[in-house]
Amino acid sequence: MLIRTADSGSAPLPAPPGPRLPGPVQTAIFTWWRQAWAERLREKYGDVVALKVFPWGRVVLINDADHIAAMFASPAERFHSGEGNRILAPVFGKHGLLTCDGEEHRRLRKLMMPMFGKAAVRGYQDTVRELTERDVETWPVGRPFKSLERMRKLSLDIIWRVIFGPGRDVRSGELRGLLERLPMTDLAVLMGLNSTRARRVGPWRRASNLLARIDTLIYETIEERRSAPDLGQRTDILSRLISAGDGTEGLSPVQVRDQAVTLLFAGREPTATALAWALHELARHPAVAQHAARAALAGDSTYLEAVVKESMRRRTGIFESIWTLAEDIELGDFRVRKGVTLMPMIGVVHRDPAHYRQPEVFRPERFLHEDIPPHAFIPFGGGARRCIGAHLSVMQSAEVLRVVLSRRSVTTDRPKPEAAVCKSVTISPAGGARIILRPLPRTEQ
Ligand code: HEM
Repeated sequence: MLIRTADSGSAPLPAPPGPRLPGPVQTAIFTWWRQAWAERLREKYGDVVALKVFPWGRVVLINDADHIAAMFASPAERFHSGEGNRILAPVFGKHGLLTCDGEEHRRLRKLMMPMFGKAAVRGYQDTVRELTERDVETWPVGRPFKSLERMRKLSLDIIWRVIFGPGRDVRSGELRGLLERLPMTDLAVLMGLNSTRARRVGPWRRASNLLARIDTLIYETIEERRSAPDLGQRTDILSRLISAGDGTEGLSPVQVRDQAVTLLFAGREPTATALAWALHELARHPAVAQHAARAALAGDSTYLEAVVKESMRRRTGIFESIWTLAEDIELGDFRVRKGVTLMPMIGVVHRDPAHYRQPEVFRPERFLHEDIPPHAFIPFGGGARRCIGAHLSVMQSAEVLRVVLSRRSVTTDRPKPEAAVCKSVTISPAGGARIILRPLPRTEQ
């Protein structure tokens, strides 16, 4: 067994090995060069590596698919992911799916899973198509632009519609503007928001005031929606959250607010990043781009989904899960103490030659014709905390690619791949995934 509760009777196992650099140096390298460093650490220390990283303190990276699969299969009480993600609590709230643990998490997940199942997500496909068709018409043609910016806007349009439903009023206009202004990719601001003293000065004060106004607007929206005559028929997530119940009582306004904000941010940035990386890769692999364009024109989503998967594998946007240990455990040959934060390194597994032939090559066909073990492809994490938006983001990504590629061909003026940079939660293309779109030749339309 790779993971078990530590046995106090037997001789204690050693702690995992790791670099002896001072904590602040480790924090800086981990923050800015996570991907390259994680792979170097694996070469030097193996599959289980101990670090010291602010704000978590003692951290253990897990670099191989088998240890991670054992972790995902463990009972939910053993790891507290909500505690690991607590840095996000000032914005997401303490009762959001990402930031809570235990019984509250179990109940929320049970209530929310049906809202994000395959069938429910299919109901949003037309919305995704319509919003994308409208947006693509506004994108530049024949000159380079940063596709990440466009994808961030489009992904916000989509997730906004999924959560709040159709219809715009003055309040939702203001709310959206304020949410856009929150510095979600600025780690220093996010971390400072946890301190009441920091919240009185500079950027933390500004963010804090923004949050207060955002909360007022969201609570007003919840209150108004609660008394809407068509509440029971509405398919947007906010209405479903307000009506949700499991025979006892429904969700409190605070719980509804925390889910709405969590889903908005957890849904927007990773999907936008995944789509930008997909366009980045297509622009630099003309043969794959042509194959994908043919699939788009034929309405074949299988190949487009393979493109999405391969790009999530090779350019993993969320590089690690963050789970805090709730008890002492034995992990393989090591003992790890309660309170340590375990990080399954998703991005390292996605490049492991033990599971992927030529992992550095971008080849969507591997997801069609090769036998990839499920536990080696984990862009959405796993176990009790697997991403609730996985179906939505795969459908959205394939649909957006279908709309774009059936209208435009994708290329670039800078064939050299862009570096991957850490932007707080996601790893994004440093140049914003610069591409050039051209009209499709008449013969292909
Ligand atoms: C390409 C897009 C996405 C990627 C790569 C991604 C990745 C992830 C990962 C790695 C986790 C952590 C799992 C763990 O702790 O082991 C996660 C959790 C989560 N994601 Fe996503 N995600 C994406 C899109 C979305 C979307 C569209 C939504 C919402 C509609 C969403 C909502 C969430 C939530 C609420 C959680 C917390 C689940 C829980 O703790 O129970 N994600 N996601």
